[in-house]
Amino acid sequence: MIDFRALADKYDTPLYVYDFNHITEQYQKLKKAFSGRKSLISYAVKANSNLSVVSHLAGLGSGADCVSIGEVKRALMAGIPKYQIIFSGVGKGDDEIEEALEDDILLLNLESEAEMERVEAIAAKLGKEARISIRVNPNIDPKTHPYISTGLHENKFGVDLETAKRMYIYANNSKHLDPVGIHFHIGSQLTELEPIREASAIVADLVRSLKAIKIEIKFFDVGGGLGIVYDNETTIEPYEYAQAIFSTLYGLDVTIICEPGRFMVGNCGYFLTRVLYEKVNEGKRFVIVDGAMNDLLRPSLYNAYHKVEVVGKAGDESEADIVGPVCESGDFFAKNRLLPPTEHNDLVVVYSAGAYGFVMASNYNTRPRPAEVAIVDGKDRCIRQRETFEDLIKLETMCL
Ligand SMILES: Cc1ncc(COP(=O)(O)O)c(C=O)c1O
Ligand SMILES: N[C@@H](CCCC[NH3+])C(=O)O
Repeated sequence: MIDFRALADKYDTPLYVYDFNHITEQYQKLKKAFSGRKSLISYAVKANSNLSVVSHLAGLGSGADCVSIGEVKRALMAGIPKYQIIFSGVGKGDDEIEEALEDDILLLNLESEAEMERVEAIAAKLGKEARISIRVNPNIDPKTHPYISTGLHENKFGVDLETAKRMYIYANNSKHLDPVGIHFHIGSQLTELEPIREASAIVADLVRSLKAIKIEIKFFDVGGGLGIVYDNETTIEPYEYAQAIFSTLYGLDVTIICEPGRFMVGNCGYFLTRVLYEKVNEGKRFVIVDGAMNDLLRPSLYNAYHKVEVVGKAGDESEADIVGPVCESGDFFAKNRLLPPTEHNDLVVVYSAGAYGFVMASNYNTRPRPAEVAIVDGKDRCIRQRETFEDLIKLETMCL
């Protein structure tokens, strides 16, 4: 049991808290599910890129899936071996490609023919052969929130099957490209297995057709996307997930790469915020807290549900919205929830805040971003200090 009150007293609020032992359990559950085949779990750094989080996963043997050279640098700094790092994303800049090639990471995951031309030219300039994978867009509906769906042709990600095949043939004939991997990622917060199985089957067929023309794919990257429980959803069991993928891979000797972000850290994180005031507007009850959408954006951006709890409070519950001090009507953590009466300084815990929480925080309204704390074997450690007003303005100059 985490003593949220003690942490709020010690570090103040708003605050992010991560249970590192829970992260270990998540990693081991997934790794075990893939046992029996060669596999690499490459944690999607974007979900929570705190150096301590990434280094904790590095210690467990995890690789990293990165979407910017900044994330690649974080992964390296946190101790992830270079041959376990993948760099994905639709818009890598020349500088980023060059640095990734110099770092000699495992794979650059390409998302267009135009990008492949740039990678080839930059590899030629450096006198290198770039190890690449190609992200295939299998046109499968992942049945998740449209903002986090990525595997349909209407989404900007990856290339269609025909284009992918053309790219593999081109890359295979290039001195500066080594097409060793294939990749798909159909969306995030996936709770149904069938779309993943279908996508995997389509991509595995492509791998078999490449094998027939002597293009050998060694890395079969199934992306991330495993959903977690925010409310009471039924989600995917790691074992069944792995079995569904295995069932599509007959005749193939590949290393499976899996890039979970949310699954690894989502339920391991908590956002703590304190009640400032309560008010009622014509019967509508609001609990105003010191955290806001700039700290945790998911409810505002996706209308995402996060479980909330007022610590140690009971009493006659009534419906209320929990809202922050930012001047936007969309600044809320919960709507129409049954809550006990609250008072100034009561502590509210927002659950499942470990993924896409702090990383999506901003300084909107000149609000310093919260501190982050890790709990390891029952002991707390600050892993990022709370920002100060001085931190926020330090890159600005007054020109008059
Ligand atoms: C290419 C890629 N890999 C992995 C992930 C991680 O996704 P999730 O946090 O849903 O596991 C994402 C984000 O959706 C992604 O775009
Ligand atoms: N930021 C999203 C997920 C994006 C996945 C990244 N490709 C969320 O909070 O759910």
